[in-house]
Amino acid sequence: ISGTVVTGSGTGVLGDSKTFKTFSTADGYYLFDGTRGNGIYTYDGRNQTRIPGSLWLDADNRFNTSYDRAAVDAHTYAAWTYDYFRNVHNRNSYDNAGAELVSTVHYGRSYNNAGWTGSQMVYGDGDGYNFRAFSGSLDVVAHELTHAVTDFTADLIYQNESGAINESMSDIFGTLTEYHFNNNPDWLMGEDIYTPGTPGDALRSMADPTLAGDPDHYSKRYTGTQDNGGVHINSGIGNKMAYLLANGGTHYGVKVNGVGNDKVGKIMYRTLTQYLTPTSNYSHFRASAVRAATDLYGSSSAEVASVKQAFSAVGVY
Ligand SMILES: O=C(O)[C@H](CCc1ccccc1)CC1(C(=O)N[C@@H](Cc2c[nH]c3ccccc23)C(=O)O)CCCC1
Ligand SMILES: [Ca+2]
Ligand SMILES: [Ca+2]
Ligand SMILES: [Zn+2]
Repeated sequence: ISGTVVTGSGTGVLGDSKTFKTFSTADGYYLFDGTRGNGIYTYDGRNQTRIPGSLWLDADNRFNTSYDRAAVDAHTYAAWTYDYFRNVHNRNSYDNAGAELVSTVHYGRSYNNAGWTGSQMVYGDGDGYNFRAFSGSLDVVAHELTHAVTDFTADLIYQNESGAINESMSDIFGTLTEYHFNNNPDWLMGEDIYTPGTPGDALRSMADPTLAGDPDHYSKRYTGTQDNGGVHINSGIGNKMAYLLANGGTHYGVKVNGVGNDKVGKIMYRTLTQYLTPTSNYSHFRASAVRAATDLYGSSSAEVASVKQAFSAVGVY
């Protein structure tokens, strides 16, 4: 279809106003952003599980109904996450070749989850008690898109320790994206969509994974079979490491000198894209991060020392 790129406006899941790129055609305005890579496309799942559903079409380029909100945020936050990887890491979409970013909102009926299907993002509406619409949280959108980056780079197998590192990388870049846009940033995951009736809690805490019952030290790792061998549980070890590497602190008696968010982003991005492999475990994660930091800052740098301290603090050697 022929048309022109224009700017739409709307209301997000949290009731906040935002603008985003839309496509003006004879049919109306589509949630298609033709200014980033090969395009950002947001679809309406119509509370079914057939994906992608129908490309979102609006009559007046104003997206202010309650049904519009999940689409506004999925579309906007996909663009922001594209910009984060493009501007900060010089990566053009998840395949570094401008791959289309496709999202489906209103996926399923009161679906209490989100995900990367291997080719697109899907976002449930939540049940309104445990969760609200999952695209309403920038860290969640960036988490999902990071799975796509991981699949095209390290391709960490989604189970056991490699799966936990996969998960941790998504939480790390979810959080770094949130800080990059200064979007009420924190080291919590999903705080904007978790238990709407309870302020201040979150799905996970990277600063203190034990708040969600997840381990903050390798000696406390889960070794069972639930959750694909604890991928969302043992991610706490990598998450705590990253939190300490960014902010510093003393953990189980080990002092870590923080290096700041930007250097964590550079070290973790190089680790993910240059050194991790599908079968990497936590020990290989340490070795890979040390190599990445050495490449970036030199073997005798404070940054390399901090990486070693951070992994030692969570019991990984
Ligand atoms: O991307 C992911 O890792 C999660 C999707 C995982 C998934 C994998 C394969 C098939 C279906 C779902 C989605 C998110 C997640 O961490 N989900 C966790 C926690 C969770 C969300 N909703 C739940 C409902 C019940 C239990 C746990 C959950 C999970 O699936 O475990 C990421 C950010 C927020 C939602
Ligand atoms: Ca409208
Ligand atoms: Ca957060
Ligand atoms: Zn994930």
